[in-house]
Amino acid sequence: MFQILKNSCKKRRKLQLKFSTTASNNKGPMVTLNNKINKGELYRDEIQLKIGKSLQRIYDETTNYQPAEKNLLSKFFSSREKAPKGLYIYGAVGGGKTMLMDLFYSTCDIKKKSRVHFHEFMVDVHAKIHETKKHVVRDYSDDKPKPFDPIPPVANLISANAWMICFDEFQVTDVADAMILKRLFTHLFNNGIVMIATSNRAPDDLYKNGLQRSNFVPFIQVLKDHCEVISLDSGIDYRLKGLQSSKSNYFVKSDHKLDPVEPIFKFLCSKENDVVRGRTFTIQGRDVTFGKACGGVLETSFEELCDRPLGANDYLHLTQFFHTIIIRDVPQMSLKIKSQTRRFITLIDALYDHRIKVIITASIPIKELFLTQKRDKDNISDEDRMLMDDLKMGKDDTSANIFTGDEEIFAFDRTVSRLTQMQSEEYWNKDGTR
Ligand SMILES: Nc1ncnc2c1ncn2[C@@H]1O[C@H](COP(=O)(O)OP(=O)(O)OP(=O)(O)O)[C@@H](O)[C@H]1O
Repeated sequence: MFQILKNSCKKRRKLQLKFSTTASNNKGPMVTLNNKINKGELYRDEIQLKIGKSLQRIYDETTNYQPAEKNLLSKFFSSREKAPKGLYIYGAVGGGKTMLMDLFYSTCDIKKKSRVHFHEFMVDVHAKIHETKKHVVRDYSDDKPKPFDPIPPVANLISANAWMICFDEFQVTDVADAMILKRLFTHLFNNGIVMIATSNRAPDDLYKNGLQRSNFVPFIQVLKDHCEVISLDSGIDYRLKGLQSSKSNYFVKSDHKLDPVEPIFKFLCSKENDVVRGRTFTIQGRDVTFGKACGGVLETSFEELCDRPLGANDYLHLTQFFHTIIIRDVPQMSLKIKSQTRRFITLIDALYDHRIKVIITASIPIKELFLTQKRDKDNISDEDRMLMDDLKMGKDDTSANIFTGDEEIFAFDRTVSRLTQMQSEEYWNKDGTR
């Protein structure tokens, strides 16, 4: 464990000294993919090669593509160039969806491109909507305020920044997101963006059983109209296949052994230019406090992270300040503690996506972290019952996913797969955000 920590610290220092970015002179994702296979960096996978061809098509079709400028003249005179179809890759965990999308992203020579985790993107969309509404000058000419739709200006802001947008982990679990996606993406596509996305869900399964799903369903067609849809399901989880056997940063606690984490925390702190202290972050006007940190190292617990009303935005905030996070006392999770479980999944997604190093103490091994038992109608928590009352739902409405926990059960596999990879030496030695 200490050797891995030392290597990782050395690597980080080296990277801090290296400011230059590497220029790419590839001729597209297929060349890069084949090179990596020939060099033995990647296993040959026929389904991945098929997706490589679709990515190559997008690469070729976007080489001379420019979305029409959004100005008054173009509104009247431009014959808008049709945007190339994007790509929506879906499939089981660890199949290589993100790897392929990132390979495309690093190969394509487009200035206005962005690659973002879908969670983060939606957090930003809601912030932009909030901001846009604040600055709107209401028209009271008829004595009544005219309705204001913040979606078009927000879409314009996004597409002005990037027209090639790569989304990792496209998933819809939030009713507030579900209700705006169709209008938002219709505007984005009208503005000429090209989208590539990875997801664990087929488009038809997005927001499955979600509240007010009928309002969401039209978005699926918009997605299909603008993206080729391909399944990547080779049945291989490359995270598990490529793993070395260094299962050393996930500790199952036992009462009679010494605390394994304290010496690791001390070692990590010795590399930081700071003292051990509490930290308070102000996130969207709220103070979020953590008891013990030192420079880029946070020592915290499941309770501190998941037993409080924190969300994706808070976890993303942490990734900006800490390169290593120690999470103590992770219990076995189940739908009985659904809110905490959901937060833990969101937390691990954020930490994985930003390559944050994670050390965990838990009461059970990784594979047993989640108890997958479908909740039955007669076993609804007080919290859900109150929500049902607020939403005026009857007992028979419990098929909606917030009550059966379908989304969580599905996400358990991803979290277990990610946590397993997060122990590997390869993960520890790579630095920075993805
Ligand atoms: N053909 C391959 N050969 C070797 N390693 C691979 C191959 N494809 C993917 N990997 C590696 O497997 C790991 C998981 O891949 P990736 O993150 O792209 O999977 P994913 O399908 O996006 O998973 P998830 O749905 O959990 O996000 C990565 O470390 C990636 O580099």
